[in-house]
Amino acid sequence: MTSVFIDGAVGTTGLEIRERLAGRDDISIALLAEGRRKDPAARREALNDADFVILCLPDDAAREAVALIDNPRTRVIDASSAHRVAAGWTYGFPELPGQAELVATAMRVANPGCYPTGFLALVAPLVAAKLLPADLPLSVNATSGYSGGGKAMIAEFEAGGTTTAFRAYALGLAHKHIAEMTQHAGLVHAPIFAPAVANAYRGMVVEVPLHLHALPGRPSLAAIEDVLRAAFDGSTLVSVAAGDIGAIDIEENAGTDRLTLRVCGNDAVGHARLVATLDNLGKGAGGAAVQNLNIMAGVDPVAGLVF
Ligand SMILES: NC(=O)C1=CN([C@@H]2O[C@H](COP(=O)(O)OP(=O)(O)OC[C@H]3O[C@@H](n4cnc5c(N)ncnc54)[C@H](OP(=O)(O)O)[C@@H]3O)[C@@H](O)[C@H]2O)C=CC1
Ligand SMILES: CC(=O)N[C@@H](CCC(=O)OP(=O)(O)O)C(=O)O
Repeated sequence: MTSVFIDGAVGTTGLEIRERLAGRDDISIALLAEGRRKDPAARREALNDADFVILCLPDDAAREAVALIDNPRTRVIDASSAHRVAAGWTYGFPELPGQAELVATAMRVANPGCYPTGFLALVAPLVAAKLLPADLPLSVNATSGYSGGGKAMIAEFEAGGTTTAFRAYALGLAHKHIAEMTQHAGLVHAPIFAPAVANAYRGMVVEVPLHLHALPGRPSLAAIEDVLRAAFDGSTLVSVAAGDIGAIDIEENAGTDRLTLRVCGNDAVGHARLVATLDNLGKGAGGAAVQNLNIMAGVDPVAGLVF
């Protein structure tokens, strides 16, 4: 039996992870009672008792949790953005080349951000295959369900704090996900990241527009799609669907741990739209954490996941 302590277990991501682990007979979940869940002494004890801890906390609390671990045995999966480009941490995106092997033996795994999960799946294989030069200036436009902002944003949207249908944000172009997108895609320049939140609970569309004329060899849509298909061949959670589709809904993969990629566009005009859909709480957070836990524990990588 593998013991797993979830720090932040009553938050949005924590609850999603608990749902995915419920009923597993290979895992015992440790939780702190309501009155003790923010008590550093109680957390220290729980963090050091467990085989695995999953941090579903704001960044500062995640850093604090890691500092409270004083044994060499407890393995950590951090869902926050505290350690995604930090030395000594493995980036928990097992579908990227070589990452599954690294995750399997890692002591410290940083779960990818929800937006970077879509962006990296679309872009990293194309940079690796040199279809996109590493120094290409890229943009990423994305829309998330409001659960992406955790309990505070859920309350804002559900308790009447806002009635907006769509809100563009991070207009200062310094969103915390930019560093991991740049680093893990192997890009020289940070992409312009234009996120938005929609009045839908969960789900996400992440899009990267491309001018095909600006690329070496002026690749076709089919050539780009071929590279993505080869990169995710055999993957259970990540798939490439046909791009000749009229519209894509934010709900496409809501409630699942799937990530769907499409190469849409117009070959004659020379414009492409690379589009990813996922659930910010699925492959974007809780699903990815459970997938990484499975890989680290050496069990079926997709046990407990919805696909
Ligand atoms: N929501 C999403 O789609 C995604 C979230 N993430 C990341 O996952 C992490 C958790 O996010 P999310 O679940 O949305 O956030 P929530 O705000 O919904 O939950 C965070 C939880 O952490 C608790 N908490 C805060 N400080 C402490 C502390 N010092 N000790 C113990 N518990 C503490 C909060 O307590 P209280 O209930 O009292 O507020 C809350 O229950 C964040 O880093 C987020 O960026 C990553 C990918 C996607
Ligand atoms: C809609 C919304 O506000 N989304 C969050 C991202 C949620 C997420 O991915 O959390 P991490 O930062 O831990 O990756 C944001 O843009 O900050």
